[in-house]
Amino acid sequence: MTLTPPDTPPAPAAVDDGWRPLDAHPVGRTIAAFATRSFVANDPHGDRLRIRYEARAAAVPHATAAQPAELRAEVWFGPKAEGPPGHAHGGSVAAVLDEAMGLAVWLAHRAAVAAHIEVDFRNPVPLGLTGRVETTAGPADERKSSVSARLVGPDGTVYGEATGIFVLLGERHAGRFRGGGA
Ligand SMILES: CCCCCCCCCCCC(=O)SCCNC(=O)CCNC(=O)[C@H](O)C(C)(C)COP(=O)(O)OP(=O)(O)OC[C@H]1O[C@@H](n2cnc3c(N)ncnc32)[C@H](O)[C@@H]1OP(=O)(O)O
Repeated sequence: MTLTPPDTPPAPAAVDDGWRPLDAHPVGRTIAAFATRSFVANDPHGDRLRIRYEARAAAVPHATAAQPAELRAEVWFGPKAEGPPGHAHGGSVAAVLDEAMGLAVWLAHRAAVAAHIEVDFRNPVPLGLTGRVETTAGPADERKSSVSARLVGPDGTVYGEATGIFVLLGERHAGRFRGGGA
């Protein structure tokens, strides 16, 4: 017995859009190692924020890294991310967007830190939301890159939008952003 009528067209093959877990990318693997300490990503099973990053080869011609990639993420805002009753704290939304922008610059160019960010909170984020974070790294000069990110719900609602200037780390920063903690 078959459950498929003979005139049913075959299901379309799944489209591989190139997105892979962050640690499947050579640079992403290095970055993912920071996840155990990152303010945003350090508790993947916790009640505050859970985030899963993905990368794919970049289409952008301005990328300067050896294997430039784009970054996106899926993020869950848990009960301990609360700000206004029943909704996520703005700092949690800003932190998610900040980290995603930093990682986007890192993958498109090289390691960088935020010098300036702006965040627009477009809609309150209900606790329990699983949204996606989209990022777009801009072109870099020798010292910095522009970048943007947004948080979008499953129904297309835009919850937050951010832009940033990230300073690319170089020799002049040697030692400033290494180690610490632990
Ligand atoms: C999986 C989990 C992973 C986990 C891994 C997570 C990694 C991602 C982390 C997320 C991102 C962060 O939150 S990072 C943490 C927050 N950020 C920080 O702590 C940075 C603190 N600030 C600093 O240390 C410094 O101010 C720097 C490094 C940002 C810049 O100092 P500098 O290196 O001396 O650079 P400077 O000459 O001043 O500026 C370089 C160029 O940038 C421009 N510039 C500098 N500051 C600004 C500014 N506020 N707004 C606009 N533009 C600016 C300058 O005009 C100049 O442009 P031109 O003249 O060349 O045109």
